[in-house]
Amino acid sequence: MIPVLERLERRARETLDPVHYDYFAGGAGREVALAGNEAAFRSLALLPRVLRGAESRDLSVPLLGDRASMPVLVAPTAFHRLACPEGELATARAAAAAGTVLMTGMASTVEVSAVTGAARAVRADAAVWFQLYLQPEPEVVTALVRRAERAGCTALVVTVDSPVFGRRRRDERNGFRDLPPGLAAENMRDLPGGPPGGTRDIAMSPALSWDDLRRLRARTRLPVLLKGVLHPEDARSAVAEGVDGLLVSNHGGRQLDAAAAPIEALPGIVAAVGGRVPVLLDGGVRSGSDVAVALALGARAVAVGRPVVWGLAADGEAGVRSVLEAFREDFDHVLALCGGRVPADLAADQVVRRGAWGVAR
Ligand SMILES: Cc1cc2nc3c(=O)[nH]c(=O)nc-3n(C[C@H](O)[C@H](O)[C@H](O)COP(=O)(O)O)c2cc1C
Ligand SMILES: CC(C)CC(=O)C(=O)O
Repeated sequence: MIPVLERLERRARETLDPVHYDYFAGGAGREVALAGNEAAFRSLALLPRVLRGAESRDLSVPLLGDRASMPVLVAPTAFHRLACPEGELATARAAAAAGTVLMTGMASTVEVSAVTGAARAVRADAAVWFQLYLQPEPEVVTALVRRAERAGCTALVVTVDSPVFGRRRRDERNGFRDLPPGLAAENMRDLPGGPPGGTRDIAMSPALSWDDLRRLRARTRLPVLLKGVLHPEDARSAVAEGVDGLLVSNHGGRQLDAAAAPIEALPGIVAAVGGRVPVLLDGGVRSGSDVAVALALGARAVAVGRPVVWGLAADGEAGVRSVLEAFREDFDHVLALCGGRVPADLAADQVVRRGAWGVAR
């Protein structure tokens, strides 16, 4: 882990209400998937290339019509005002200042138009994507999509790894169920069927199918990224359905505790997709070399969840900036050490399993 991230996490742990710390930090079940996400990166190593004449690095990557200044994005995480009074406004400013994509969540404690407004006040072309869970009622989905479109979001991130809510033992033990008074999931306010002026609960439904995704896509011109895919067949189906990108993820180990680490699932997905749409990854990315391994194995970019929350809790907007700049600097350094000039220079033949005999292909 990058030392700055360790320091910020420590500070966040000291600052946050322990119940909220556990909510952010925790995973499902025995937290095998949570631990496995980072462990899987540690089991992989890089074969640097040499004498490549790779001066003047450029870390930027194209993504669904946007361009990120580096291949490290902000993953959608809920309830930022539990971490810092400004909440998602601070995160949005920091992501915009870093020139990277913010995936803002349906479970944001600041309404999405205020989030995009904060980002665009820093950078006029700041890219903000809206993450949503498909809701069983079509009119609720439409209202959420319109809200994201009106706010100027440039893509939708549809999370599909949550047919039911994961069992978070820390939250069960702590009795953490609701946001404290004064905080709410503001994007869920004033939705069809909800209490006037109040918020609806976010529903998770195992009944959702590709039909629901088709209905969503028929309702919007925004590109759609499917978040939470681990199986190559699902990746194939998603591409056949016309989705614009995939985010390989196990929800930071918060849903299925037996889920494979995203970095283990990535090669299968990349092979299934065959370059037809960009593949992104999140889960356990904690250093520039983790970023490099994911990119070498075919990811266009990665996203980070908890590190951003720790930055936010430790030092608000400045803390999130520190996190993103630490990733930029560390990835830039690793790319240089690997003989790369641009992210796409990293190739799959540069990744080996630690402890395994063999030679590079
Ligand atoms: C506190 C917390 C809240 C999250 N909330 C959401 C959410 O509302 N929607 C979603 O799609 N993913 C959510 N995630 C999952 C993240 O988008 C992402 O997949 C995960 O955090 C990546 O793993 P990392 O934390 O190891 O970087 C959440 C993760 C955390 C830690
Ligand atoms: C509000 C929740 C649905 C947020 C979430 O996805 C999570 O805590 O992992």
